[in-house]
Amino acid sequence: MIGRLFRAHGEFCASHPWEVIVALLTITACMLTVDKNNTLDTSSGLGTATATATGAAAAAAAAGAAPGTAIPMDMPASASATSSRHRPCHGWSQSCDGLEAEYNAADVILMTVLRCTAVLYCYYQFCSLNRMGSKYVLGIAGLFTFFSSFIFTTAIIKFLGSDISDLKDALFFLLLVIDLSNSGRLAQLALSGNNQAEVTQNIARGLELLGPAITLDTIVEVLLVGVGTLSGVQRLEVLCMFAVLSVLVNYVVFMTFYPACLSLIYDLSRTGVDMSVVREKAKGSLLLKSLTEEEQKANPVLQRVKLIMTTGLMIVHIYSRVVFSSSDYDAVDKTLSPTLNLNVSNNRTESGEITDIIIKWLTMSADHIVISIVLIALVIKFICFDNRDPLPDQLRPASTVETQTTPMEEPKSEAATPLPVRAPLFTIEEQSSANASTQTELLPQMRQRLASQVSHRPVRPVQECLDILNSTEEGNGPSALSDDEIIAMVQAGGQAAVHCPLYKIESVLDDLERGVRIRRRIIAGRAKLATERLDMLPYQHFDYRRVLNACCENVLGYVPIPVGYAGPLILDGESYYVPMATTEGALVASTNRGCKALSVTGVRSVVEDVGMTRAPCVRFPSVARASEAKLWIEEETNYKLIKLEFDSTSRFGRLKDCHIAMDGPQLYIRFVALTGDAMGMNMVSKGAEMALRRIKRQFPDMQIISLSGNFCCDKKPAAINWIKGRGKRVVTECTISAATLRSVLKTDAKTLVECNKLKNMGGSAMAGSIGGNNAHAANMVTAVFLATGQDPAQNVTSSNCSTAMECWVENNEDLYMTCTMPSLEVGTVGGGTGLPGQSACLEMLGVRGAHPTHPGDNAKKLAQIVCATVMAGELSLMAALVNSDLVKSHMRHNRSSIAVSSANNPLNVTVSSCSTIS
Ligand SMILES: CC(C)(COP(=O)([O-])OP(=O)([O-])OC[C@H]1O[C@@H](n2cnc3c(N)ncnc32)[C@H](O)[C@@H]1OP(=O)([O-])[O-])[C@@H](O)C(=O)NCCC(=O)NCCSC(=O)C[C@@](C)(O)CC(=O)[O-]
Ligand SMILES: NC(=O)C1=CN([C@@H]2O[C@H](COP(=O)(O)OP(=O)(O)OC[C@H]3O[C@@H](n4cnc5c(N)ncnc54)[C@H](OP(=O)(O)O)[C@@H]3O)[C@@H](O)[C@H]2O)C=CC1
Repeated sequence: MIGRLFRAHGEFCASHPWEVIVALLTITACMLTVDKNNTLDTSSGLGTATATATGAAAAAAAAGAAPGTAIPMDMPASASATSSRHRPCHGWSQSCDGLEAEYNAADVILMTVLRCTAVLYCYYQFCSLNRMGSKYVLGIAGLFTFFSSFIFTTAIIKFLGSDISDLKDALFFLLLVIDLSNSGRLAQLALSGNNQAEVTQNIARGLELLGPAITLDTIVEVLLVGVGTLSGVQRLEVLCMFAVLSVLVNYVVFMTFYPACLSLIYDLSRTGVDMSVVREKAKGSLLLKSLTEEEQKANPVLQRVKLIMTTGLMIVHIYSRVVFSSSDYDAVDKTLSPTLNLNVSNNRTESGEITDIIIKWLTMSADHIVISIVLIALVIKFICFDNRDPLPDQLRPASTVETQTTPMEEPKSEAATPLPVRAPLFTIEEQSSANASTQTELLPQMRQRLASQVSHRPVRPVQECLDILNSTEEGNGPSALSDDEIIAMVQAGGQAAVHCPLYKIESVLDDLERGVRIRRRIIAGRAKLATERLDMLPYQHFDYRRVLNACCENVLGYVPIPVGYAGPLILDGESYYVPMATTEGALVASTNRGCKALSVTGVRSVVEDVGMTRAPCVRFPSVARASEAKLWIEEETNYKLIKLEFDSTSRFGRLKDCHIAMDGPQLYIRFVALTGDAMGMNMVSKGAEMALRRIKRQFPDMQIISLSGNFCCDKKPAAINWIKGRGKRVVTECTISAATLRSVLKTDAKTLVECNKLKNMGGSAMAGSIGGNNAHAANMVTAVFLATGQDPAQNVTSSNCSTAMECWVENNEDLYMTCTMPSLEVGTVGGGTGLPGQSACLEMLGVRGAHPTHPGDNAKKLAQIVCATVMAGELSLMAALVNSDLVKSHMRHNRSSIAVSSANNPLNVTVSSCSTIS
């Protein structure tokens, strides 16, 4: 409830920053300009000086007023103010007369110690915060808090009529009460917002978390320090009054002016400074972590103690100030009135006052010298010795810094960071949250440490290792064995190899990455390769759970392939950015150019789910028996029986057709099935197996030669797929204007049509190609297949494509183009589609996983995208060919001076450059 109030307040301050700032500044200006003389005169005149005096007590309470110089409340303020013996006496060099001399030496020493303590404390806070957060944030927090508190304290002191020497005392108290860690937290929280709304919410959240605790702290501090004002010792009372004043000013500034200013920083940074680096730093800082944790609640025991203290102190104050007000009136008055009376406007002229002020500030007394020395020493220490992390480092992008720190070093440096002395709210929680945040990283680290411990042990006998491996007792198991011991078991053969075969090592160890690491060592050894030779094959940071029993066996690592994009590709009114994994430079560039040309009018497409096929080869004792079986299967009721069996194997696989070819006594039964969003080879194979069982029940003399009889036909060039289709059949069409042909492709329709006829039709016919009357469909098919986790070997059938070009009948200048691909074998579930990178690429196209309502629609959409991408690549390459750009572009994009070293030229042959050829 209280938190919500603070949140609302914080939200108000952050969303109305200018109003809050202007209001506070107006009040400050009023305080600075108010005529104290009149106020006091009026007050005294009215005989209500008590109220004014009480309020004024804070200021300077006769910083120089001698003890015991009680001034009656009804005494005119000016009267006392003019008394020279009440002038404050600072510094050892100054002579003090009258009563001041009695306490002068002690006073000076006390004040010097106090000031030095304040400076040292302030320095310590800076250093602690500096280690925990960004210097930038620290700067903002520190400067704003000090500066604003200073301004407001000055205003109040001026308002209360104190003189400038009192301000010096008040300022040092200010240093002692300011807690920079809270300001730092709020600044970091505010700066971690990415937009104004987030900044406002963050500030509100910050005040919700910090507000109640800070308020309670402030009340306790005020009441506690306020007790000093009842001490009867005049100097102590005055100092305590300063402290109370400082605490209150600091609180008001923190709750109003500071959040308002923070919320403005984002606004201002949009037009000026780039805050992204600061934001990143703020997000990652330790201070922020301590604040954003939901469970960060103040210690309830501490809270209760504070509440009890507050109540107790309240009673003390009421008791002292109200109950005994009449009897002790003088004592209280003693504390409050001299301050006011001493310092309210006197008879001095304005110019005299200014001169006086300047002289006071410039006078270098002994205590000034001490404090100046301390200050200079600390500044030098901070700049030269503490500040090893220079500002450019601070502003360097977070990622750069991160790469320089090893994961093992990071927690060490965090752990080594001493917590600030005055961090009352989050100290315990900070540590626990830091622990919690590293929990996830701890497991691999612990494993590593454990592994490094066991790795230093000499290798134990194989039998002992086997026992440890198979033992279920705590402390045993694979993690108790070193890598060398595992390798020894694998190499030992016999019983050990049965328990720990190399190809199952990940499962045996129950640590996939460790399994891969050990396998690499063993294979490097067996292949007589230095282990470093495998270093370039990455294996770490890969989710092998998605590989195991799904994508690959005997894993040694993974081969990264660059992924580019082509697009936007406008297809059936929608825009796509197509991911392409390839190592052929110029391919993506070419496809991208094609997309640009096609997307002016956009590509239209039609798709048909032909179905995935599996065609077992079965043999009968005679041709007659084979023929009988063929007729039986083709008969409708029998087909339904077979379909029933087939369909029972999957929720999505549905037998669609059965196409039978006879060759002697052999039958090739081509089962065609719809397979939803899966490419479907496993599904259709599973169904075909079940269907064969049903046929065999009818024809027990049938011999199953092979589940795959190559009539399917999978992963081999075959006319059947070209003719009857396999997977998805897609046809795309597009009309490209003459202007686009000219500007994007630097050619015209007639040239392209001519080339397409002679190359893609005539040339392919001459080559005896089936399904190959295209320029390079396999290029785009394979690149998209690799990026989206398709079976790469199915590029053989999937690349069947007929590219056709005509001059557009209506004007004979535009180009009408189609691509027909009858056998695109694609899926969005199963196989490699579930691997992280591949599924991200499918996500880019909006077709990841199973379609939520219409199983199969995602796979069909992917097929359409593949065909349209092929069309883009076809168009661009054809244009490059007619322009004789092919070699030129490949020399530019496809032959790196790093990959192909010119230094290695044993034949010393000079070759013609691209430009010389053309
Ligand atoms: C899978 C096997 C090898 C099992 O074969 P299995 O005989 O049951 O296995 P085993 O446990 O008896 O082990 C025999 C050996 O296989 C190896 N082996 C066994 N398991 C593993 C493993 N996990 N990782 C690595 N190696 C393994 C290993 O070398 C082992 O020897 P050991 O080391 O134990 O003395 C066998 O059933 C097989 O070869 N199946 C064929 C799978 C295949 O070739 N798939 C290709 C895809 S199909 C396709 O895409 C094209 C298609 C089919 O459509 C084309 C067409 O139309 O024909
Ligand atoms: N076996 C072979 O002869 C060959 C295998 N392959 C390999 O086969 C793999 C692909 O086989 P494939 O059958 O496509 O995939 P899977 O073997 O992964 O089968 C697809 C799985 O996804 C489930 N599923 C969930 N939602 C859907 C949905 N909306 N549509 C379709 N299925 C869904 C299916 O359920 P349910 O269990 O109900 O069917 C099935 O279990 C590839 O790795 C490929 O390389 C390649 C060539 C030949």
